[in-house]
Amino acid sequence: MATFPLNIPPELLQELSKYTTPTGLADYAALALLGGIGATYLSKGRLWDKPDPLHHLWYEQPQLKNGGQAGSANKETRNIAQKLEETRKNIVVFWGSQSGTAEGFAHRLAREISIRWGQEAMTADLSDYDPITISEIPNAKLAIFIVSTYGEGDPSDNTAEFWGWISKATDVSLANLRYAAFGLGNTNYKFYNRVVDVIVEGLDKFGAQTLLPVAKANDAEGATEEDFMSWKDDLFTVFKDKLGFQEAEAKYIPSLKVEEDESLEPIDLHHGEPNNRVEAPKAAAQSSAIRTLSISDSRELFTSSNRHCLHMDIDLTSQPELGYKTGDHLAIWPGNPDIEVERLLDILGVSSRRDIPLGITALDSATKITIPTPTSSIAIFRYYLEICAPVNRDTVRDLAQFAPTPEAKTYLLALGQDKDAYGRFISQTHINLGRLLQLACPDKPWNNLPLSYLVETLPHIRPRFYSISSSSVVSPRKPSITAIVSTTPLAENPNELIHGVTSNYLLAISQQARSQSHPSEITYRLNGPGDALQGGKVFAHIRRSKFKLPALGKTPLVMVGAGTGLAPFRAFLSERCQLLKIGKEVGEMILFFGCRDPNEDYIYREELEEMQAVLGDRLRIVTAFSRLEGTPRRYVQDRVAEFGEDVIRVIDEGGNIYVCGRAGMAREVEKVVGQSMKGAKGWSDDEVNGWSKTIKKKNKWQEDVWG
Ligand SMILES: Cc1cc2nc3c(=O)[nH]c(=O)nc-3n(C[C@H](O)[C@H](O)[C@H](O)COP(=O)(O)O)c2cc1C
Repeated sequence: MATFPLNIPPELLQELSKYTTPTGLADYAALALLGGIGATYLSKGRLWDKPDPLHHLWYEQPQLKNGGQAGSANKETRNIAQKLEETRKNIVVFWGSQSGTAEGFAHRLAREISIRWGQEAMTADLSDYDPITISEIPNAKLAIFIVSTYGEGDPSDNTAEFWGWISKATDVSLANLRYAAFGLGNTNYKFYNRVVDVIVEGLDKFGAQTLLPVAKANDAEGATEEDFMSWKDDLFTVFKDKLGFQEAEAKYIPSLKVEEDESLEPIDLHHGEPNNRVEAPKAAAQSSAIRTLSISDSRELFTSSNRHCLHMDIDLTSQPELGYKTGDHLAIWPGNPDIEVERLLDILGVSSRRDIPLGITALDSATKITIPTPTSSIAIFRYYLEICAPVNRDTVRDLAQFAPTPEAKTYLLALGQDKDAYGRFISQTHINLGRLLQLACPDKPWNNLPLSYLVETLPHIRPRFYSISSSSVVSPRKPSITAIVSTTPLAENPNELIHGVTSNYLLAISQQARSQSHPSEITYRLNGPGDALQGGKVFAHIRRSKFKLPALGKTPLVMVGAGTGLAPFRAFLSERCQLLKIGKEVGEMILFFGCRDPNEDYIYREELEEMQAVLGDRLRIVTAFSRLEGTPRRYVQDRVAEFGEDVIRVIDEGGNIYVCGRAGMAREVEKVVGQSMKGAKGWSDDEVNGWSKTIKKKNKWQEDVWG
C-alpha cells in the first residue's frame, strides 16, 4: 500500500484499500491534502457503489422534523395485505415516482376508482411496504402498479427496495395476486420503461394474474397524460366488463379535511419550509436533508433575447456536516411566482384569509398527508403545490362540478371532452389552474372549489436538479451550479412566454443581488417563509450521482456536453488541472462541446481556455455550433463522428466516456460511437450492443442526461 501524507485513521485506510488502487488513491490523497478536505475525498469513484463506510463524512443523515402529521404511514404496518384489511380497502395503487408524475397519477386513479366505481381504493408509496407482503394480498383484491423509469433504466428512489426484491427473489408465489401495471418513460432514453417491464416480468414469473396488458407512457411524445388516460379507460372497461363493477356519477368525495382553525398560533404553522419529514426518508440513501443554503455569488454567463444562463456559487460553510462530490447534483426547492399565487387566492375567494391557520386531516387511515400541517393557504399555494403546470383533461372535467355558474360548467365539460381539441388548446395556452378558472368564470369567485380537492389533485412542488459544475477538491465548500433560465415562447403564440418555475426563481434571486428586477418583471417572495431565505438563500439539498471521474488521474477521458451539459466537465477539468499542478500524471482528454453560436452561448469559454493552457496537449476541445451564421449546423454528435478514430483509440486505451445533456443527444452520440466501432473493428450490431452494455456496466461509459 502507498504511504499517505494525511492523518488518516488506520481503520479507514484499511477500508479504503479494499476499493481503490494504490496509485489512484495516492492521486486523490494528494489532492485531498491540497483541497484541504482531508481523507473524505478518498471515498470518491469506486467506493460509490459499495456500502459506503464513509457515508457519514459526506452526507448528513436526513433529520426528521418534529411536529406535523406528514409521513405518519412510516410508523404503521409494512404489510400491505394487513393495511388493506385494516382499512377495508379492495384496491391498492402502488406508485414509484421520482419527479411526482406517477405519484400524481396514482392519487387520481385511486380517487376515481373510489368515486366512479364505488370501490374502496388506497394509494401506497412502494417504499412504505415490505415487498414480499404483496404475496399475502387476497385474490378478491387488486394491486395496481404505476412506476416510472429513471437514471439509465433505473427505478425511482422509492422503488429501489421493491425493484431489488422482484429482480432477485426466488421461491415466491404470487398466484393470488391480480394486478394491472402502467409505466412512465421516454423513448429518448436507451432503457425505455425498463422498470415496469422488469416488475411485470417478475410478477408474471411468480404466477400473478394480469387484468390487462401492461401499458406505457412516452414522455418523448409529450403524451404521458393522454397515455395515462387511455390506459385508465382500458382499465375501467375491464372493471365493467370483466369484474362487473357498477359505474356511478363521478362526484368528488374528499379523503382529506382542510379546515380553518383560528385557535392555532402562527408560530405553530408550516409557512412553506420544505417537507423534510416526507422527502428525507424516501431519498435517504441518495440525498442529504433539505437545508437553507446561501448563494454567495451569482453571475450571468450569457444573456440573449429570451435566454439567460446563470452561474451560482452556493456556500456550505454554515452547514459543516454537508458535503458533495464532483459530479453530484444540487436540488433547488423553488417558490411559485407572486402573480400565480395571487391569482389563485383571488379566484378562490380566500385572499383575505390567506394567513388563517389551516389544519389538514386524513378522513381515513389509508390516506397519507404529504403537506406539513398546520399550514395556511398562502403557504400551500406558494410553496407546496405545483400551481404553474398545465391542467390535465381529467381535472378540467372534474372542476365542472364546482363551477360557480352553469355557463362555466358547460364550458369546462365541453373543453375536457375531446382529447385532440384539448391537446391543441394546451399547446396554444399552456394554461394553469388559476388561469383556467379565470377563463371559465372571470366574474365570480370559485367558492365551492374545496381546498381539499386542490391539495389532493395538484402535484406537489418538486425540486429541480442541477449538475454541480465545480470540483469538490478545488472548491469543497462552494458547489456551483449552471442554470439555463427557461423561457419558452408558446408554439402558436410566440408573444406569450412559458417561464420555467425554478430557473426563473433563481434568476430573480440573482437579479435581486444586483438590485435589479426580473427581466419579465416576475416577482417572488424571495425572503422565504418567516424570512428564512433573507439575503439570497435557497432551500436545497445535495443528491448523489454515479457520474464520477475515474480514480486514476492518468485515465484518458472523452467528454461530450451540449449547453449546460458542460457543467460537470468544468468540474472534471478543474480537478484534473489541480492534479497536474501537484505533479500528478494526467491522461489525454477530448472535450466535445456544443452550443448555438460562439458569440452567444459559449459558456465558460475563458475558463476553458485557461484550463487548456494549463493542460496543454493533454486536452483537446472540439466545438460544434448549431446556429453560426454562414456555417452548416453542427451538433456534438457530428463532431464525435468526425473524431471517431480518436474516440475509439481513447476508449481502447482504457479511457472513460462521459455524456451530459439532453437524452436525445446522448442517444445520437451512442449511435455514432457504435458506428465508428463497427467501422474500425468490423463488428455487427449485436457486438456493438454487447460492448456498450459491458462498458456501461463497468462505469466506463457514464451519462448525466435529462428529458
Ligand atoms: C434524468 C432522467 C432520466 C430518465 N431516464 C429514463 C430511462 O432510463 N428510461 C425511460 O424510459 N425514461 C426515463 N426518463 C423519463 C421519465 O421516466 C419520465 O419523464 C416520467 O414521466 C417521470 O415520471 P415521475 O415524475 O413519476 O418520476 C428519465 C427522465 C429523467 C428526467
